[in-house]
Order: sequence, then C-alpha cells, then structure tokens
Amino acid sequence: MKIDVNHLSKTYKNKKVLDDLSFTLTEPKIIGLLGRNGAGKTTFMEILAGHILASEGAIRINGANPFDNQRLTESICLIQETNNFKAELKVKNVLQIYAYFYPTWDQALADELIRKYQLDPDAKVKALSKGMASALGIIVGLASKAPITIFDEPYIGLDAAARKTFYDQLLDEYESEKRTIILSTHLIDEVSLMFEDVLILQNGKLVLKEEAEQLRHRAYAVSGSAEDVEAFIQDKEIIHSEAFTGVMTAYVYGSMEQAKATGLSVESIPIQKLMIYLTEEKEAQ
Ligand SMILES: Nc1ncnc2c1ncn2[C@@H]1O[C@H](COP(=O)(O)OP(=O)(O)OP(=O)(O)O)[C@@H](O)[C@H]1O
Repeated sequence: MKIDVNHLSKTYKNKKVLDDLSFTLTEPKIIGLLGRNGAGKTTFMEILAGHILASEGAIRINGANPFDNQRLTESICLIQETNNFKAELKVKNVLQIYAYFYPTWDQALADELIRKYQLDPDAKVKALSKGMASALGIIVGLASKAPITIFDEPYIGLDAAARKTFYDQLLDEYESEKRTIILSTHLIDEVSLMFEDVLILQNGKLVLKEEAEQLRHRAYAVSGSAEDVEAFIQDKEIIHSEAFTGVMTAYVYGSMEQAKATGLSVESIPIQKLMIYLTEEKEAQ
C-alpha cells in the first residue's frame, strides 16, 4: 500500500508535536521509526492508523485518509506499548474480535503463537503479566497480517528470549509474505539489522529517511590525529565530531572508500549511535 505523508503537522494546545512531515513509502518494507522520547513517533503512528486526526496536512493510504475509514483501517494494525485490549476480555475473546475485524487474519499463526508464548486462552487480559500482555499484542499484530502493521515498542516486560521469538517470527512472516511493518523501538541494537528503511524524528521533524543498507555503507566514523581528521573532513557532511588528547573521531556521511584510502581508521556506525548523534546535533542548534 502506498503511504503519502504530505506536510503533516499535529499541534496539542500550543505545542507542535509533528512539524511539517513529508515523505512517501511505496513498497512493503520493514521500517524502523526512531527518535528520542517525545519526538512524536507515537503521534505519527496514531495518525497513520486512523486513530487521531492531523492538525494540518494529511496522510493518505492508497489515496484515502485513514481517519474513521473502516475499509482502510482493516488493512492497518497498530499495537502499542500497553492497553491494547479491554481488561475484562479473555485472551480467546480478544483473538475472536480481531479475527472478525481483519480479513487477512491467520488463525493458525495465532494458535501457534499462543502455544509458543504459553498464553492461557481463558485468562482475562487484566490477569496477564506485563510480558504476557505484550505477547498478546505481538500475536495480534503478527496474526492480523494487516498490509500495514505497526508496532510501537511492543515488548514491555518481555525478556530477551521472548523478544527474540518476536523478531524471528516477524522475519519469518515478512519473508513468506511482504507487508509494511513499522517498528518503533528504543532497543535499536537488537533489531537494526532487520530494518530496510530508517526514519528518525527529532522534535516532530523528520531528520533522516534513508535505506538502512545505505546507512550501513555511508555513515562511518573516521579517527586519527586531529590534524589528519580535520583535513579529511573539510568538505564532508559531518554528523558529529569529538576530540580527546590530540585524537579526533568524526562521524561522517559519505563514501567510506574515500576514507579508507587515506589510511585513517574507519568504522561503520551502528544505527543506534547514528540516531543519538543526529538528534544530539539538532538539539544543540
Ligand atoms: N494527547 C496529548 N495531549 C497533549 N500532548 C500530547 C498528547 N499526546 C502526545 N503529546 C505530546 O506530544 C509529544 C510527542 O509525544 P509522542 O508520544 O508522540 O512521542 P514519542 O516519540 O512516541 O515518545 P516516546 O519515545 O517517549 O514514546 C510529547 O511532548 C507528548 O507529551
């Protein structure tokens, strides 16, 4: 499904929490939506899922506005950090409701995941531990098979093994049937290898939209004597730099090959670090 974000802004009282976002997502991909606390990620995902209205601009999915549009929202599943389901419902009732709502629902997958996460179908949502409530969200998100599936930090309370089950299952599902998966997470190092595109928000603005493969190749750290590094970076796009006792490290966006040819020490930058540097730099401006 084609997602067109066109001059999208959202204001709460006087605070602009999304500020003139414009971009397009055309093909099914796994997209990392990153940014510091309060950057606007959840607000963006809620508008995309049709839960809330934009203040200005619009999101169009295959040309239509998702707000209050059931035909469209049955193609979108948003799983949030908490409170996805009514407390009084039993696990099996939650699954029935979503199975009814999503035309693409995969009951066999839901059953398999219920077993994997050892959820009791007769347990009430309010009796689930945090990790089990997260597991139920993950099960609904994956089994929905919604062409746009959005996970907003869906792993609260899940231990490392249970998170790995989620990542593995998500990749399996994606490999067998491509769909747009948007994943917002603060555990970037755990999942960044899954990302195909990366979006970074800072104070409601889009500071980066790039293919993850490009980032892995084009964002790098170069270190050496302050003199040599300074000479090298003169005409480069610098994300961040730091110097300590005559040794300088600069984080550069550009051709890594050129840096390697200089004999300076060159390393790629993990996406987690890149996000921190990019958002730090903007804050300081
Ligand atoms: N309903 C609301 N009313 C007023 N302000 C809100 C509302 N929802 C969000 N905000 C504000 O909008 C800003 C962006 O919040 P949002 O939850 O979208 O950020 P986020 O990037 O998801 O943050 P986090 O990583 O902490 O979850 C914050 O300053 C938040 O306080």
